[in-house]
Amino acid sequence: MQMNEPDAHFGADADQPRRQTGPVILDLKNISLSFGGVKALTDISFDVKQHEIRAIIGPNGAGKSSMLNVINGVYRPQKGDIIYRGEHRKNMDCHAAAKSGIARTFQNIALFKGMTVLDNIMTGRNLKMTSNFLMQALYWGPARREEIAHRIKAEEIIDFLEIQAIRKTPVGRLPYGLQKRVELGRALAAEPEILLLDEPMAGMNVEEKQDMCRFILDVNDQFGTTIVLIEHDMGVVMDISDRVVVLDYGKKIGDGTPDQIRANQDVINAYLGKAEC
Ligand SMILES: Nc1ncnc2c1ncn2[C@@H]1O[C@H](COP(=O)(O)OP(=O)(O)OP(=O)(O)O)[C@@H](O)[C@H]1O
Repeated sequence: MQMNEPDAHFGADADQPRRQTGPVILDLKNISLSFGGVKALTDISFDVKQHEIRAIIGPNGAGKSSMLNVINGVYRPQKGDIIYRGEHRKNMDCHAAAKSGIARTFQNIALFKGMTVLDNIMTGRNLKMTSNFLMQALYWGPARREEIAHRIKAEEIIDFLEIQAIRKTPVGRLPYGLQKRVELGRALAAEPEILLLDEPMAGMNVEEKQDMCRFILDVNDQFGTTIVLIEHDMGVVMDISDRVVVLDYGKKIGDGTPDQIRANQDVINAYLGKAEC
């Protein structure tokens, strides 16, 4: 990873103050996670404030994805505490995390490739559905009304992400940048309070990155969604984040505003001589 930033500008206005954030919504305290002998995370603490855009950066293998997996309950840390909305949630599983408003996108796109854009986004509504399987199968009364309400919500997200023209297209036929946008749409369909984005810009050209940045900023601004994002592109990270936490070999080596991170000698030292992370 290079600490110098590319010329492209990713949407936040450098002269304006960054967004107004609220109280701490997610507090990670002394998190340690090992896989056998591999220490993925060692004694990591940081918090996330309501309405914040919080970035996690670090070289390959630093523990970034493991950290997201801890937050959304896929991995249970051996040590540490997770406090979400004031409640201790160390044993929260991924279903409970999703139910309580934590949604996630993945480093490698995880969509149903044979299904349309609309149907993929509808799968993001699953946790919101209250009618049971039999009612849905019979498309009976309340189930029908509920399905219509969910479709309206899915269509709103499609409009928001400007993907109306491809709403009936199978996802597998779309270019990579649009698939990433659909994956964002599916996560938004759950109406999350915290959105975890794992490398949302990976593999995109500059134009696609600018579009994705604009959507991330709009999600944060219009829906008030708190965003935790892993991203390798330093231009993007420094442009849109309120605060950045830096991991290296599973340890935290920096935490602060983009300006503080740029000036952090440990961070600079960790990245010196590394062209890519
Ligand atoms: N399920 C797993 N089983 C065993 N080891 C794992 C597992 N998940 C992660 N690790 C190990 O934990 C460490 C941190 O991996 P992680 O994927 O969290 O890093 P990362 O910073 O997200 O890397 P990248 O930028 O390459 O995605 C690595 O050494 C990795 O090999």
